[in-house]
Amino acid sequence: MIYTVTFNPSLDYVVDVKTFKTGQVNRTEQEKMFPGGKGINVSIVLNHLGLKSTAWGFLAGFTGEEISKRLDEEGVNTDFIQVEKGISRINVKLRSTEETEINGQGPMIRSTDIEKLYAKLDTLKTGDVLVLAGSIPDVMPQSIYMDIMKYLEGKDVMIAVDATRELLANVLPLHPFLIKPNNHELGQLFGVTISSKEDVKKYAAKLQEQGARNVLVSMAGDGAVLLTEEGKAFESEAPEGKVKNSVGAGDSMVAGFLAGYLKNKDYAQAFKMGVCTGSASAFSEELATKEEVEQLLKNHAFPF
Ligand SMILES: Nc1ncnc2c1ncn2[C@@H]1O[C@H](COP(=O)(O)OP(=O)(O)OP(=O)(O)O)[C@@H](O)[C@H]1O
Ligand SMILES: O=P(O)(O)OC[C@@]1(O)O[C@H](CO)[C@@H](O)[C@@H]1O
Repeated sequence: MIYTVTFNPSLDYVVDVKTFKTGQVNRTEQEKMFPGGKGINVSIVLNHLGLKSTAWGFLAGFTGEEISKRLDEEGVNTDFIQVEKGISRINVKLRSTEETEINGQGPMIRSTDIEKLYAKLDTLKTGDVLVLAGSIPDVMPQSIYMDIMKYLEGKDVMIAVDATRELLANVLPLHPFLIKPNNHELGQLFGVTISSKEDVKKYAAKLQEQGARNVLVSMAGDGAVLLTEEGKAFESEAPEGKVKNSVGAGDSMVAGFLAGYLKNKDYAQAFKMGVCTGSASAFSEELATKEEVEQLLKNHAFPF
C-alpha cells in the first residue's frame, strides 16, 4: 500500500492576471482552486495512474474541510488528522508575465497531533511505500522527517522524500529510497547555482555519498537526471509542449516515478514515467491524467 504524508496541505488559489503590478489593485482574468500540498498532489496523480494510496496529514478549519471534500470528490482515499487551532493554508499561485507563488505557514500542530500520526505509522507493513513531501508548519522541528524515518528503521518501508534544505539534508543518513530535489534546491544544499546536467550529476552524487539511494533531479523545462543505487545515470530533455500550469509538476514526477518503478522495478522505465508525468502535468491546467502521460511516453524520444 502507498501512503503520502502532507504536513501542510493547502488550497491552491491559481489566478491569472494579465499584467500584474505591485502597489495597486489588480483584477483577475480567471481564478481556480485546487486541493494541494505536495503529498496530496502525489496521491491525486497516483490515483489518475490507477494506483490507490492513502493521503495522511494534518487539516484545520474551513479550508481543511474543503480540501478533504475535494479529495473525496476526486476519489482519493484520505485519513487526515484534524488539528484544533488555525486553518489549512491558502497558497496563491499568480500567473502573469512571470509565475509568482505565496505559500502560507499552516496551522498549529501540537505534540498530541503528532502522536496520532505516529499511531498511523505503526500500521505500516513491509513493502509499503511512504511519501514524505512538502514543507512543515513553522512550529515544527526540521528533524521531523528524519525522526519519522528513524522510527520506521528496520520495517522495510520504501520511503520517498520531497523536501528542501535541512528537512531534506537530515534524512540522507537514513537512506531514503528516493529524493527529488529540483536543480535550485540541489544547489541550495551546497551553496552553489546549478544549471548544467554535468553539475547536477556531480552534486546528486554527493547526496548519494551522504546516503540517498536514488536521486532524481528535476530541471523544469530543461528536463531531469536520475542517479540510481545501481550506479547508473539517466538523463533526458523535457518533452515538448505548451506549459499551462506547472504547479505540482514535481509531485507528478514523483508519482510517475513510483508508479513506473512499482510496475517491474526498472529504473529506466521509472525515469521515463517520472519525466512524462511531470511534463504532462505542466502541459495541463490540472494534474496529469493517465492518457496525457501515455501520449507523451509514446512521442518523447529518450536517449536510452
Ligand atoms: N516548462 C516545462 N516544460 C516541460 N516539462 C516541464 C516543465 N516544467 C516542468 N516540467 C516537467 O516536470 C518535471 C518537474 O518539474 P520541476 O523541476 O518544475 O519540479 P518542481 O520544481 O519540484 O515543481 P513543483 O514544486 O511545482 O511541483 C520536470 O523534470 C519536467 O519533466
Ligand atoms: O510550501 P510547500 O509545502 O513547500 O509547497 C506547497 C505547494 O506549493 O506545493 C505544491 C506544488 O508542488 C502545491 O500544491 C502547494 O501549494
